[in-house]
Amino acid sequence: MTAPQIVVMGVAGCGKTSVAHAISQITGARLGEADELHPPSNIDKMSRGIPLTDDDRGPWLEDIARWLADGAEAGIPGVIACSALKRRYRDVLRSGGAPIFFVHLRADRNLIAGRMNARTDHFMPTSLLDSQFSILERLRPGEIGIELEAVQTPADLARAALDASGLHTDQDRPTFIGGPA
Ligand SMILES: Nc1ncnc2c1ncn2[C@@H]1O[C@H](COP(=O)(O)OP(=O)(O)O)[C@@H](O)[C@H]1O
Ligand SMILES: O=C(O)[C@H](O)[C@@H](O)[C@H](O)[C@H](O)COP(=O)(O)O
Repeated sequence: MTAPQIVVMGVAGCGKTSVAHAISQITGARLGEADELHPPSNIDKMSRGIPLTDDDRGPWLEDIARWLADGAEAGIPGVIACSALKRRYRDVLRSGGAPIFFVHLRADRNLIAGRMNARTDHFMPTSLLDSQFSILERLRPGEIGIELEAVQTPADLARAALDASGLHTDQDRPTFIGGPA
């Protein structure tokens, strides 16, 4: 059985981790955090306020594609928070063969900067937000997913994402049923 996978995407601070966590809470899906798959060199670079390059992101994206494909093949539904800012990055994530539904959380730059400034326990400086927005490519026709304005609570956004995905949860069995897989 191929299990569906959700990638919650968007610029730093848009709420990916919070919404992915809420989706996992509702569905029981395996929760992933792409930041934890970055090599230390990438974390070090971002911590120093230097944007990552495509080359920096290459092996990291391959690792995330593997995480998604392994879950899909093992029949384990998953949800992972991953910036996935460019179309070609999302192509790498899809290349592993996992059926992926993308949830793009969009919000005004000032709103996100405010949230990032209030966050004290994170390596990502707010100064990198402009570079994140400058390379961001929205989902294009043919890409399976949805854009959501990231202004509701994470729980409401999670429910909206699940409604849009066609993935449902069985209240008695907290796992995805149905969906595009
Ligand atoms: N929908 C939301 N409404 C209000 N605050 C939020 C929302 N989503 C996230 N936050 C807060 O904004 C900050 C960034 O959220 P986070 O989930 O870490 O984003 P990301 O994973 O995209 O960097 C956190 O302090 C979080 O508590
Ligand atoms: O591709 C990138 O430039 C990074 O993955 C970046 O987009 C990511 O957002 C950071 O790792 C910060 O982590 P948060 O997204 O959790 O703020």
